[in-house]
Amino acid sequence: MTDVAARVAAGGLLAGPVVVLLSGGRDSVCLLDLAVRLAGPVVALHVNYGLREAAGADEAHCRALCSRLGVPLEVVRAGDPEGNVQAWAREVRYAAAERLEGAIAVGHTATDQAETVLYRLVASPGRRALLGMPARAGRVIRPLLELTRAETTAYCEVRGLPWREDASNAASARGRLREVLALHPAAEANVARTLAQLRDEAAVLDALIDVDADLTTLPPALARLTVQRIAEPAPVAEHIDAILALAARGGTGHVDLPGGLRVTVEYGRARVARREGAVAPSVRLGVPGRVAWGEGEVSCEVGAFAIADGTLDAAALAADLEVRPWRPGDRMRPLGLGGSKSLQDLFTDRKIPREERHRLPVVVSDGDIAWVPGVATGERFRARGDGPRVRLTWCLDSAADERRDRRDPRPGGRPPAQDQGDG
Ligand SMILES: Nc1ncnc2c1ncn2[C@@H]1O[C@H](COP(=O)(O)OP(=O)(O)OP(=O)(O)O)[C@@H](O)[C@H]1O
Repeated sequence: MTDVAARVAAGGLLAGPVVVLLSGGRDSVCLLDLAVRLAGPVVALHVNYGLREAAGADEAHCRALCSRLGVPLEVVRAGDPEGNVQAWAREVRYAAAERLEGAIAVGHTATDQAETVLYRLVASPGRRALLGMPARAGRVIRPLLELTRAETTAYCEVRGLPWREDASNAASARGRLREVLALHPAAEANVARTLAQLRDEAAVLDALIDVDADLTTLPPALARLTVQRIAEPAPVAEHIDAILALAARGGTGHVDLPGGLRVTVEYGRARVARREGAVAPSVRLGVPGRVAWGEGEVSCEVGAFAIADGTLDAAALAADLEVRPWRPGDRMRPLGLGGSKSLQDLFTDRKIPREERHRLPVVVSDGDIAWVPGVATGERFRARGDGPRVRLTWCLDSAADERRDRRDPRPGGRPPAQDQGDG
């Protein structure tokens, strides 16, 4: 076994049935070959977004490769892009993969990880942004996260596996980030080591948080983390300094957050609540996932990893949404089905494995199920024409998931109890 294959095997992620998301690029080509060698059964999924001129050639490449490796390939043709094209593309491929059996493997490498962290460093404040992509988040696995792009390239060359180059990468932000990484020969390894340290430290710090503490008595680092915990899953990072300044001044005051939330500070203690008259729905978490919300078309993601999002009719939604785990007996009227159906049957139709079902957030509006990510949208909540919309994004938070898994090593984490989505 080559060194690369031995290292990936040692990671233990490539075992059992796997759906490989195959773009045709070197990383996912390398991943597919390793999956064939180490896991099984393997199926590949390629999404033809039809956006680049080379899309047809990419698809043909994936078809030829899969037939050479003896891997069944599913090709999905995407419709017209909506909103942020990257987020839309990601949603399309995960939604397609969710319908297939097995772990969903993507080809992110240590190089992608380093690029992601560098990008987040400049694009969004807060330490969560710097924790990087997790090796496992729900059904999604990243078996190549410890390999550099140089290593996946060498692997493909040695194994005689052709790949497709994405010419648009060089000119993109990604291309520029690559130039930054090229400044140091051990860039990816250094970022990976820093990430591992940050995650360990984050776990220690998280254990120190007391949401009832007087913020003015805490060291600044702990005060910031406390505010973050109190406001989660609201996007609070940009507002923490204002909240702490308010606490330091004493007395009472408030800071408004996007999504209709308000952080009130009273004698050093912060609380978060829905702003009176705010139109955006509030959400409470009931599963080990996160839902973020926005007003109108503004979408807002919280957590390390956006897994699915849905756009619903704001006029049909209650001002307060309950987000809870699935309960036996739950029924809904899914879009396009013309009748009511049990969630259990919908899970079976969508091939959602039993152990994953309790992880899915069920979004309930006035007693009616409005949305279950990756499963269904309620008929009456369908976003219409140009009416007001609410966009919900379900994100897994790597840090929270890892903590939870440490507390409860059972597959799938702890059962759906009164979890309020810790951070
Ligand atoms: N069109 C697609 N169809 C299926 N999966 C895809 C597609 N595009 C990307 N992916 C998956 O998402 C991962 C990350 O996407 P990204 O855009 O970083 O990859 P890429 O540069 O196009 O290709 P690669 O990572 O394979 O070299 C890929 O490794 C692959 O697993």
